[in-house]
Amino acid sequence: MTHPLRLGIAGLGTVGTGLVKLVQTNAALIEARVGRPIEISAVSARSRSRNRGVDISGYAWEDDPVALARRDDVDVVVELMGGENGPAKALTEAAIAAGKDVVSANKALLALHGQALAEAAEARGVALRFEAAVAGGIPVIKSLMEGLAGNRITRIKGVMNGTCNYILTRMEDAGLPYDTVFEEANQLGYLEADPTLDVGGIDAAHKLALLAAIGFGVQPNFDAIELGGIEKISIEDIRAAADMGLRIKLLGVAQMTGRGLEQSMTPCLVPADSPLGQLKGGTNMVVIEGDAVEQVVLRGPGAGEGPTASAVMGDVIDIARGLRLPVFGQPATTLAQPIAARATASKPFYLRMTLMDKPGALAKVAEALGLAGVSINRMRQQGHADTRAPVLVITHKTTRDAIEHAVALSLKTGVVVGDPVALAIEED
Ligand SMILES: NC(=O)c1ccc[n+]([C@@H]2O[C@H](COP(=O)([O-])OP(=O)(O)OC[C@H]3O[C@@H](n4cnc5c(N)ncnc54)[C@H](O)[C@@H]3O)[C@@H](O)[C@H]2O)c1
Ligand SMILES: N[C@@H](CCO)C(=O)O
Ligand code: NA
Repeated sequence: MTHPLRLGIAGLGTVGTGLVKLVQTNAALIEARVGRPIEISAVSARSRSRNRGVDISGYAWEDDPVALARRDDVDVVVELMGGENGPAKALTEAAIAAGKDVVSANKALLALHGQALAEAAEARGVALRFEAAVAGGIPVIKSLMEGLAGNRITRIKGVMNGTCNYILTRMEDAGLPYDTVFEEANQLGYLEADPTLDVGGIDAAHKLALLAAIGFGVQPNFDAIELGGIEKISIEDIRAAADMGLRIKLLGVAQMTGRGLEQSMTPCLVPADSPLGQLKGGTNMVVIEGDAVEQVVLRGPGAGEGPTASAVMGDVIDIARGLRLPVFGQPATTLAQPIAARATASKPFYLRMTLMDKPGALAKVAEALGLAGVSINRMRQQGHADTRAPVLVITHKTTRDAIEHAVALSLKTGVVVGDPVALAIEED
């Protein structure tokens, strides 16, 4: 019999348990496809005795996950613990140093330490694969790195956090305020242990940093991403967007501009009838544009036991088949430094402000926008019963820098109440 590929799995939570199930359930068909068996030698997690609904009694147990890297009966270390530092980083580094291939689902670790880890893995000649880390079950990394490798990528955009998409679509469908739906998502167990990772856009920005590295040949750099969360989105914003045939999405965009590659993960308005606008619930979507292929739209589950295990297994199978690729698609030492976050791409913006209802208030805000060089396309003051007047502005194409300047000048007029909301409109 051909020698098996032996896995050491660190982390037996949602993804780890899913992987164990997949290895057990599809063993025969995977062996038929790969030409050799894929087996689990050893596992590690916080609790050995927890009932996970899978039999792990046939695998060696390690209390210390880093010990998996030292085991002679482990060929591939699969890191499914999570966390940007701590044992996940120690294990990944130890596995690379020990000459073992690594498969990871850990977007935080890779977005923050991916460059150093990639250089170490390539110097040591081992694989470091992470399909599960970006858009879960969607084979987006494989698409970019292999199927689309002949293209000059011009833009990548997408919805990469299912929890935010669930919250935004549920607010619209049920007409519920943000706080109520946030609590629902919490009850349903959708939120990360630190919910800011989801609603602050951080988790999605980690994913975008990884895709941008592969698509545009830059070092993964979370700090180069202009970041905004969905916490300030109100049901009024969602209704106003719907009135204009638009929907609000936490949208990642990485695109070439005159200044270089600009990366943003912010709530944006997209046409309601576009593929991104139609995306409901916890599903993810990534739209990739290249000079030859034009546009590819990938849609699927971004999280969950089965979908994430599917992605991990795809990486393991590539390793079993002997496929060797640079971690980010080209040698890590040749990746360029990304430019600092500062969005200069020109787009129309949606601006919502609440003004004190007194003579001249609207004129003062209009003047502030003018002073910042922001041209108004449409402006609407909504009907209101009290002394505060909600005002919606749609601008002609401008930059986020100009919009932020306009908001700062508007705040100085003394007629604006509360925090304005400014969202880019991604028209195409
Ligand atoms: N859950 C998903 O749908 C999903 C999707 C994509 C990526 N991911 C990523 O996959 C990884 C795992 O996610 P999960 O949802 O399975 O997490 P989880 O919390 O369900 O499971 C984590 C597992 O790791 C173990 N673990 C954590 N810290 C440990 C430590 N210090 N020492 C030993 N064991 C430790 C825990 O005991 C547990 O078995 C994370 O990086 C996550 O971001 C998850
Ligand atoms: N919290 C993430 C999990 C998958 O990475 C999400 O909601 O998409
Ligand atoms: Na994926």
